[in-house]
Amino acid sequence: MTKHAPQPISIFDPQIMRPALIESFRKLDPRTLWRNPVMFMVEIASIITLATFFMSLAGAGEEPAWFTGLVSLWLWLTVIFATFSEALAEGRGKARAASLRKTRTEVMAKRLNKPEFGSDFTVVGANQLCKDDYILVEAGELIAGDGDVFAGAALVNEAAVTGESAPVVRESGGDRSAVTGGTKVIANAIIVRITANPGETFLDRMISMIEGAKRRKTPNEIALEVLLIALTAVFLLVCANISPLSVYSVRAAGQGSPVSLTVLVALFVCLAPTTIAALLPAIGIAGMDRLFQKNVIALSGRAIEAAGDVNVLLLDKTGTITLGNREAVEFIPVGGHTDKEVAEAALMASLTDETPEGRSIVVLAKQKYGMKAEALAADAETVTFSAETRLSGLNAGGRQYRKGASDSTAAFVKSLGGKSIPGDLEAVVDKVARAGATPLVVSCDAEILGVVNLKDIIKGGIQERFQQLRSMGIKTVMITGDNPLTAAAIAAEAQVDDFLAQAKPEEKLRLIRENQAAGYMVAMTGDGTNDAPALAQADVAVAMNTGTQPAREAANIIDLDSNPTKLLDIVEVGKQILMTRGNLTTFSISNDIAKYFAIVPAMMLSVYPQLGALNIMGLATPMSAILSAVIFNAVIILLLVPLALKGTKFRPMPAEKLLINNLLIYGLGGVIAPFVGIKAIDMVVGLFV
Ligand SMILES: Nc1ncnc2c1ncn2[C@@H]1O[C@H](COP(=O)(O)OP(=O)(O)OP(=O)(O)O)[C@@H](O)[C@H]1O
Ligand SMILES: [K+]
Ligand SMILES: [Mg+2]
Repeated sequence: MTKHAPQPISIFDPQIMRPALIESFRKLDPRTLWRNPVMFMVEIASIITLATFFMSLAGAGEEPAWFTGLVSLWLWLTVIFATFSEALAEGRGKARAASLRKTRTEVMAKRLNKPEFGSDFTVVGANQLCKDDYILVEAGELIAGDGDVFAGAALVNEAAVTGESAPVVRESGGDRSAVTGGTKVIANAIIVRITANPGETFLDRMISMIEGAKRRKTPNEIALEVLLIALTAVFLLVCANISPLSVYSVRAAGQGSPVSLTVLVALFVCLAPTTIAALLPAIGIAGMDRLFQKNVIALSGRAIEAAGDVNVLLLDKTGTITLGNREAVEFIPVGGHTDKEVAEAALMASLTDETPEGRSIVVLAKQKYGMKAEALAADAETVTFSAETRLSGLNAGGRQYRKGASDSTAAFVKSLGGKSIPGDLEAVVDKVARAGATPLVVSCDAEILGVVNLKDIIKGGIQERFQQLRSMGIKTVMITGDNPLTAAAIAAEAQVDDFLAQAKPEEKLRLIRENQAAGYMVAMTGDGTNDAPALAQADVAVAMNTGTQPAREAANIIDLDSNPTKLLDIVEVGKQILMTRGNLTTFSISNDIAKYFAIVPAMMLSVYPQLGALNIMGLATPMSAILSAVIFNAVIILLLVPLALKGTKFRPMPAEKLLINNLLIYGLGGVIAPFVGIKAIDMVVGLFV
């Protein structure tokens, strides 16, 4: 596979840094900042201290102007570090979205006046194309919008969207019929039925997702935010009560001065969970960005986080576990018929079959026996393949030609009054199936003639990846419409944990519902239209980019590389996001202990000199202590930005062990770090204060 994809730009690249810096000031606008309530409160605190600073300049402050001014400055920096981390997380995505936009230059389209007539068209701009328009795209032309190939087959270069430079086949019928606007036809011509209105195309969705324009908070994020708001409210109440309490204490003790507004505000900001609140948006955005680097487009943040908790992964067989170009390789006669008879009937049954399987039968009949597709009789009637019937064919010249899954064809033949099923059929079907290939049984009228052997190949290196999933505690289940023997053979070769054969779309759906009802988080990877209902139901729905339009629409994650084991990376990023968030919350909250020791004695020292005993850090002066705590509170955000963006390193290990490790590092670290940090800052600040 040619490796490609978004070239990694470092987040510390000036190309990302500079716009992020500007953006971080723009994000100070209260109309957007209120979405992060804790940081919004810090902004209000900054405004209050700034106003107090101006009042003290005019000689009306409780504290010296320089002190209030410095506190205000560092509170502003606290907010700016928060908006900066978010802007930085968005930076790479924005740069990439801009380059995607560039590829989406104004494309012209040949809109057909009637879908059947490829020569009768009007040239229009891509933005005039609507759903259900038909367009003709010839070699060398860009496809103007998302759609399905309605007729023909072509080689398409999708590099503009996927970064993959090797061209892919896109053809009508089957699971490889979807085309993406902005990609280029390099050989042959196709007629495309447009499936997306302007502004709603895959490229549009991709750009808006990458830019974060449509990013919604995930349920996990909201839950954490509710906790943070509750904590903040408690601290707000505590601080508000300190003021009357201190006035009372001063009166009772007969000495000292009450706590000033500046100090109260400083205390509030230091105790509020600002570290996690500041970095919370960046953690989620950066996670999506890391996935995008792996060529995965997540259309919802919720899906990625759900991936962090996945227990069961369901995979479709053809096109997901196997390469998906099932090809006819052999005609095998049964019941005393000849292979030529089988080939003839199979050819007839495939003449108007638009699926890759059908086309490959026509090709094989031609290669092997030089058979040609003859002009169809006027009364010819196509029986199109469906996942429900598992049968396709043609009624022509008074005869009914069929091919399909063995039980389906057998049932059809019986319904026509067919005598008996040839005795050797079962053995032939079994032999083909046991080799992991798909047997299609061919019939003409009420008689079964033989079997077509459809071969498919398992994607390389898939076994080790399933092994990794297993070690992460994720069960893999293959679901296929194919017969149980073929399914068993492929399942054994690919080493999935379990499989479900002869599954119709509603059975795929049911399996997911059952697993969900049992309390499992279910991921599904698929590519076919018949996978779409199941994809829509799954918690994590990954569609192959090579898949059909309905599959891509039902999914919430799209893998541009169409690699079913990409789920491993998605799970990893999901776990990283959840862990990073948890770790920074632990850190943020355990930080408070040191801040109590820094601020509380400093605040009340003038009233109760014995509180000096609490100054275990030996901070220089009360003002230096308060300033140092405020500075540490701001600087720690900046220091943790790299961790928030890169995510906690993920190592597969048992959940309890992981939890203990993290508690030790971030809990204990969170208690100790500020003692050291505040003391160090105080040693410098104390020189001046
Ligand atoms: N063009 C066709 N004409 C007739 N029968 C077909 C055709 N294509 C497939 N079949 C039969 O229908 C069955 C189910 O179709 P298909 O394999 O597409 O289902 P699926 O659920 O998508 O499974 P998979 O996991 O393999 O993609 C096949 O196993 C085969 O027996
Ligand atoms: K804080
Ligand atoms: Mg399929």
